Amino acid sequence: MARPAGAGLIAALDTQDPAQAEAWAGALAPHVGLLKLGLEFFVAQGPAAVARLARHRPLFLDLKFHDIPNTVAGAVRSAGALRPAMLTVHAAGGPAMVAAARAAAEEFGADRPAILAVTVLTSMDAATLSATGVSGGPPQQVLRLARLALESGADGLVCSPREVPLLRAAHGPGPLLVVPGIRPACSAAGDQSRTATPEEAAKAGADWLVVGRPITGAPDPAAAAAAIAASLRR
Ligand SMILES: O=C(O)c1cc(=O)[nH]c(=O)n1[C@@H]1O[C@H](COP(=O)(O)O)[C@@H](O)[C@H]1O
Repeated sequence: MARPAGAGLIAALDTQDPAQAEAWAGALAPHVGLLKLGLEFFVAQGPAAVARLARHRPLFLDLKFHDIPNTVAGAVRSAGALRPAMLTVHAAGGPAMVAAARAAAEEFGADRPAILAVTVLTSMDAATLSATGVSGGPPQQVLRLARLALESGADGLVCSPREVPLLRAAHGPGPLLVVPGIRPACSAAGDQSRTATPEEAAKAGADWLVVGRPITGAPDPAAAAAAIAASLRR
């Protein structure tokens, strides 16, 4: 999928309800580059419902695979059949797992899905990360996982806006950086810890901003998406 000029917007359609997802997709399509569907929708509605939403915009299918390499390769083959533009795996699954995901994606040819490696979830702060046994804070762990993932064939990374400058300094403009944890001023953080505004994330060098509740929870989701998209063009 072509890189946006500046930062592009991805709307996360986190719902179990196909009618709600369809309504959001129709209303948001003019304002976003991709639509993201994750586990909530996929588990409730399955592949056919996901495929139907691709009529509106290209899809980012965010299922965050994390398993043994052979299983992840099979899952990428299954998910790739829906022809999403992007798929996620957890970088913490290790080099062989990321490489297996990339090899399976290659089977779809030139317009294969991009494999994005999730580094440290944006909901985690230093204390939460340390509780999982990882020493050093999120920046060090994001850099460690980013190197592992990119050396193993990931096309890009999912990271918080806070790590974008570090990743650009370490890896240059090449890797696709897809960035959730976006909160326009006055939006509730909710369960997100490592956040920034859309303008800050774009200025830091993010390629795509993933925004869910600040759009879908707004009284007028299309207007909220349009406002964020306009702020990225300024
Ligand atoms: O892989 C993701 O997209 C992801 C990774 C991450 O570290 N943090 C994160 O929030 N996400 C996803 O990005 C979206 C953020 O949604 P909001 O917090 O509602 O804006 C959700 O669909 C999450 O599943």
